Amino acid sequence: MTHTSLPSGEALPPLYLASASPRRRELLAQIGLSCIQLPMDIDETVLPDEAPADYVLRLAAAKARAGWARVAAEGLPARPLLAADTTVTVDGEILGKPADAFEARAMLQRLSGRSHEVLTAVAVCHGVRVDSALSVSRVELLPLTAAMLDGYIASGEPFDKAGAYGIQGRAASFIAHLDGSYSGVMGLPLCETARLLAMHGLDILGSHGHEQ
Ligand SMILES: Cc1cn([C@H]2C[C@H](O)[C@@H](COP(=O)(O)OP(=O)(O)OP(=O)(O)O)O2)c(=O)[nH]c1=O
Repeated sequence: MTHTSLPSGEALPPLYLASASPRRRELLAQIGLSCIQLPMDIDETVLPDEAPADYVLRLAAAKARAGWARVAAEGLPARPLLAADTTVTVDGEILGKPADAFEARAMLQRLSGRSHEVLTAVAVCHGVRVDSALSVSRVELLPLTAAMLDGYIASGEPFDKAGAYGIQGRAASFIAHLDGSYSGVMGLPLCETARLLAMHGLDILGSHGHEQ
């Protein structure tokens, strides 16, 4: 396998990100990676009795495979492709993105004053091979008053986010505790992502897995 690493600080060539998410693009930029976004519209229906971890792993792999099919169909240059899926789970139930303010309020009331888990699966595809990793974080929210719920929903932040909140925005003011990966909660766990990319020959720091 050819390893690509430019420890001198030069930019690595962009990889493909099978996602419409601006957060995922920003997180990649945080570790020095640029990307070409290829949004994938896949069926996100939960299968009967599907466990949350199986669900996010299945969706991340499906987005990666669909993305790779597009790379191949359009004859784009072969480079690693990344995809991810994030969900919030509480009492074994999966909370996706709220459809409206009513649903956002119900989700936030459900999460208020207790802890829940945020699961993000990331998948890397480079040809036929798809490798995945799972990040699980525990997040505890303060008890949310009616005024806090009103203010947060009015901000518009809940709407495109699993569980109806974003750790990177105003919700930070009511997140009491995080045990896990901040980037994973935000939508792309960077440590796992770097490890998967290294397995596909893209060494971000030019030293991944080696003593320096
Ligand atoms: C819990 C949480 C979720 N989110 C976001 C991350 C994901 O973008 C979104 C969950 O939806 P996803 O279906 O994982 O992703 P997406 O539809 O936004 O993008 P794509 O499928 O094109 O990759 O929730 C935050 O931004 N902050 C948070 O704290």
